[in-house]
Amino acid sequence: MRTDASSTEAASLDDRHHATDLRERFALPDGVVYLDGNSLGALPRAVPAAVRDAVEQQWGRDLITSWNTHGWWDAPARVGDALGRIVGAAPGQVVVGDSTSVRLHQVLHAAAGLRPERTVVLADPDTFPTDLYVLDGVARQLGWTVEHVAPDEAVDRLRGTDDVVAVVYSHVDYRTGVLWDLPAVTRAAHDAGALAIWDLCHSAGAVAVDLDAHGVDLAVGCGYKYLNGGPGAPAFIYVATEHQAAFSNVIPGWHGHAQPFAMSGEYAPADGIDRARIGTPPMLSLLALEAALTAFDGVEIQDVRARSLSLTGFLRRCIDALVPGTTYASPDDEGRGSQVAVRHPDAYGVVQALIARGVIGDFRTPDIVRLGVAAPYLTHADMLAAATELAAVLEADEHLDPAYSRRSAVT
Ligand SMILES: Cc1ncc(COP(=O)(O)O)c(C=O)c1O
Ligand SMILES: Nc1c(O)cccc1C(=O)C[C@H](N)C(=O)O
Repeated sequence: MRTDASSTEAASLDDRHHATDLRERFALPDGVVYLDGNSLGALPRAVPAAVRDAVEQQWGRDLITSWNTHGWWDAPARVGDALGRIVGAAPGQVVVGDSTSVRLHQVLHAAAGLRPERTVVLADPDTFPTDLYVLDGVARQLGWTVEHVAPDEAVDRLRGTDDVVAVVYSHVDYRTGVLWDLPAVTRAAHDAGALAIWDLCHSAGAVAVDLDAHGVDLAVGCGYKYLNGGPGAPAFIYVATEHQAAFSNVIPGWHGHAQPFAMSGEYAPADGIDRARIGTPPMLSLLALEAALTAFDGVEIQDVRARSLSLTGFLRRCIDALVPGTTYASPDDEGRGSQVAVRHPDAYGVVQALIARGVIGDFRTPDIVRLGVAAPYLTHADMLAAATELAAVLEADEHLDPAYSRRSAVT
């Protein structure tokens, strides 16, 4: 691939995908190709003004009355409905607040209540560690057995069983970027009388999840990756309507009470998704997330996904042409989420050298250069630029700089 030829291709692909180019809705620094939106999404332009208003007018001027006058009390469910549109959930099934880890704890305990006679849970041993930690903790509390089964082996494992409470899988693998077959695994779980629980951290805002259409039972996800809610953005929980009446909240706080201001000493769960609420939500972050979600206004997630596939496919073609012999952890077909994961023995040094050149990705142990592609704010030209810088790093051995031999604490 000659670079001028690929710039022509980049321009023509950017033209073709013009309708989903939402870059103007984001504030990104000049001279940076940001490929870490699968860890912390970029800043949507709508957020600073919304946060300023929340701080100066709502908090500063209207004080406590804002719980009513600015809809603070209803915000978790209101923002949940907005987020639900992006993950294919009809209104009234998603509520926002707390962290993914806390939300996982809730859905696992709720699953125990929905399948009380069963004791086995299937989980992916390679999933993001917090999911394993939470699951192991809950399993210890409930006397469950956690069986490590890769998502692509779950359908076989489930066949003919009657002891599985639930499968607990991440929709997209955080390291390899593999997009697991949510519809097939969900179906197999149901055929075995089990529940399907999905962690959508790496798919919400990036791929079409279609929770309702596939009959997913329970799901969780974070607000700070492809949803761009900002550092520490609140997470979300999805409880399918059919399970809400029997959903038991393991952390029954007063915001999930049927009559919170009755101040009763006895807990009575609210109807509907509100019963998944716990305590006071982080209102500034919640309002930041609400503003961030407007970056998806007027676009369908299927179109974002089409753009993402085009971008990641082109990035891979550029890397193949400029760095022949590259090996990948991510699939080269539609079985990938929204990232390209390159394997390299000095992956940490490669990532640091790329950052020094303005291409921000991240390293994931043991050997992954993780290039996250948040489609709304990236272009095919960015993909070519990233591949070009990768080739330059490797050609000049910049990744072997001794400064990169000590790994930093974060990312
Ligand atoms: C799949 C997955 N689950 C959970 C988390 C994080 O959970 P929490 O938001 O509680 O830190 C992450 C990333 O940090 C993740 O990638
Ligand atoms: N949540 C994070 C954090 O609190 C600090 C640093 C990174 C993160 C991440 O989101 C990491 C991310 N889940 C990953 O897939 O690696």
